[in-house]
Amino acid sequence: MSIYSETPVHKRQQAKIQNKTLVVGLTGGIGSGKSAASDWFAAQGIDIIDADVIAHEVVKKGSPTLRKIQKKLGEWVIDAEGHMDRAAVRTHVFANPAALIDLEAITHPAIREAAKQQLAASTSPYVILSAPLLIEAAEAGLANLCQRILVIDVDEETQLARASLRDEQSIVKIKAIMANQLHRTERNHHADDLVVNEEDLASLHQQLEPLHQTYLKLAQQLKYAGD
Ligand SMILES: CC(C)(COP(=O)(O)OP(=O)(O)OC[C@H]1O[C@@H](n2cnc3c(N)ncnc32)[C@H](O)[C@@H]1O)[C@@H](O)C(=O)NCCC(=O)NCCS
Ligand SMILES: Nc1ncnc2c1ncn2[C@@H]1O[C@H](COP(=O)(O)OP(=O)(O)OP(=O)(O)O)[C@@H](O)[C@H]1O
Repeated sequence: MSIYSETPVHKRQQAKIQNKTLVVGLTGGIGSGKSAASDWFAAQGIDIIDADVIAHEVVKKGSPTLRKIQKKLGEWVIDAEGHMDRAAVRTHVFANPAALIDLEAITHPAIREAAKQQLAASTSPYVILSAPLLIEAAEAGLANLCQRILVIDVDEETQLARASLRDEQSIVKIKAIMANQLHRTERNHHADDLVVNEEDLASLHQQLEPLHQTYLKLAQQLKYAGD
């Protein structure tokens, strides 16, 4: 069961008034193919803002966010070199829902802030904001920055197979992460655009191409709306 309740994704409509750059939220479960999709959009010249990358940056050695985590969870979160001991934190939080809530309450606002800064600096026709918890983490408010949501969907067997092959992570660890992510049926329900990534990469790219054309058109409409 996810710790998240039904989230008010409709709030993302607010982004339409606030922002003239089209922001497409890209989401999907662990191992679904978000990075594979982002790589393709990046190759078309589209700026990618990746919440997973930001999540690593905001807790770098000596950062205020890391200090807050240390204060909340304990000294043990820092390794001998002063970095966050990611494996230890992962094992702890995915086995302790309260600790995960504490961790996310610290990291998510920092991730949102950094994402907003990157959005402001973006120059491409539209922007992809990739985040595994785009829909789940309502308080992180990432969905509210997006006008459109693209979901990459694969079944759980494919998720487990691809994620374990990529990272040599155990099935148990991947399942623990999946338990903190929405079930695909619920995630898919929030999609404006849905891509099924069960076939090869060529098939993924083939499905992304018409979406890219749609986003370019929408971006133009948004840019000139109200002028
Ligand atoms: C728990 C942490 C320390 C584990 O670090 P680790 O290096 O082992 O894993 P990594 O960050 O590469 O993530 C592994 C996979 O889990 C997913 N994931 C990460 N955090 C979460 C989370 N809170 N809930 C569900 N899935 C998550 C990632 O998308 C990725 O698919 C780290 O993931 C973290 O700090 N998470 C909290 C920040 C967060 O919510 N990140 C998601 C981006 S919004
Ligand atoms: N259509 C595909 N065919 C074969 N392999 C694929 C396909 N799509 C993605 N993969 C591979 O599956 C693995 C998971 O994909 P990717 O890293 O893009 O997922 P992700 O959603 O970004 O995962 P995470 O949430 O863990 O960051 C990668 O090794 C990737 O190369």
